[in-house]
Amino acid sequence: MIIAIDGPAASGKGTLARRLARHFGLNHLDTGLLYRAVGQRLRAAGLDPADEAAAVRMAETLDPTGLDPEALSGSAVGEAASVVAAIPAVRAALLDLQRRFAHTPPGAVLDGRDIGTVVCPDAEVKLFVTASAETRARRRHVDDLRIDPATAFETVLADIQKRDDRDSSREVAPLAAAEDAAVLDTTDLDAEGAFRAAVALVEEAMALK
Ligand SMILES: Nc1ncnc2c1ncn2[C@@H]1O[C@H](COP(=O)(O)OP(=O)(O)O)[C@@H](O)[C@H]1O
Ligand SMILES: Nc1ccn([C@@H]2O[C@H](COP(=O)(O)OP(=O)(O)O)[C@@H](O)[C@H]2O)c(=O)n1
Repeated sequence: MIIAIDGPAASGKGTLARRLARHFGLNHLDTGLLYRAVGQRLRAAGLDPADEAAAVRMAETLDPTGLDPEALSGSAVGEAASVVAAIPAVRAALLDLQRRFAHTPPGAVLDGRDIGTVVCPDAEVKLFVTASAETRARRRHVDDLRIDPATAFETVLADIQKRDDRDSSREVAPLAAAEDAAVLDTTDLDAEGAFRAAVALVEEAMALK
């Protein structure tokens, strides 16, 4: 079984994907980490994330094993990830490994922006997880305060809105719900409520197969 989870920044898709994978005994891939790793490699090399040739080189030579979510968290890396993610050749370089992961037994939960639309259009279950920008910024602010206690809420909200705009308006694989995705709005749900709602949606989708 393949479960595709897409949604905007800090909607809770990663938290949900991890729990669903555990619950259903599937592998899990946070595809945002791949783009974050490419962005981070460029930053570490002192290069501009918009440098297409360098970004493609980094994507083609990326070792996807053992990526450290902690080291790749933070809004600066998220911003660089969103810039490299708008480069079609970067997306193409990362496509095969995501598909191979998805189709490795016993199946997988993948979360990102284009899983239901591009990476796994044939996924048995597709969820589009969302929440209001203010709610998402509040959640991400809690995360960011652990990295930098001086982080202002307004900065986090502005970063999230900028990234949403770029991710939704790019020409290749823009952030969008697949036509056959179930939309799960977590604005008024805590992580436990979102998980329970998602399990119900997965079971409903599987019962119809
Ligand atoms: N339904 C929820 N309600 C409240 N907080 C949540 C919920 N889902 C996730 N979180 C918290 O919000 C933050 C962002 O969640 P995360 O799963 O990393 O989002 P995404 O993968 O969409 O960026 C994390 O601190 C997480 O613990
Ligand atoms: N499948 C994916 C996953 C991430 N991305 C890009 O990578 C960036 C970082 O993704 P992420 O999932 O780690 O971001 P958060 O939602 O955790 O903030 C996003 O803003 C997208 O630009 C993408 O384009 N396609």
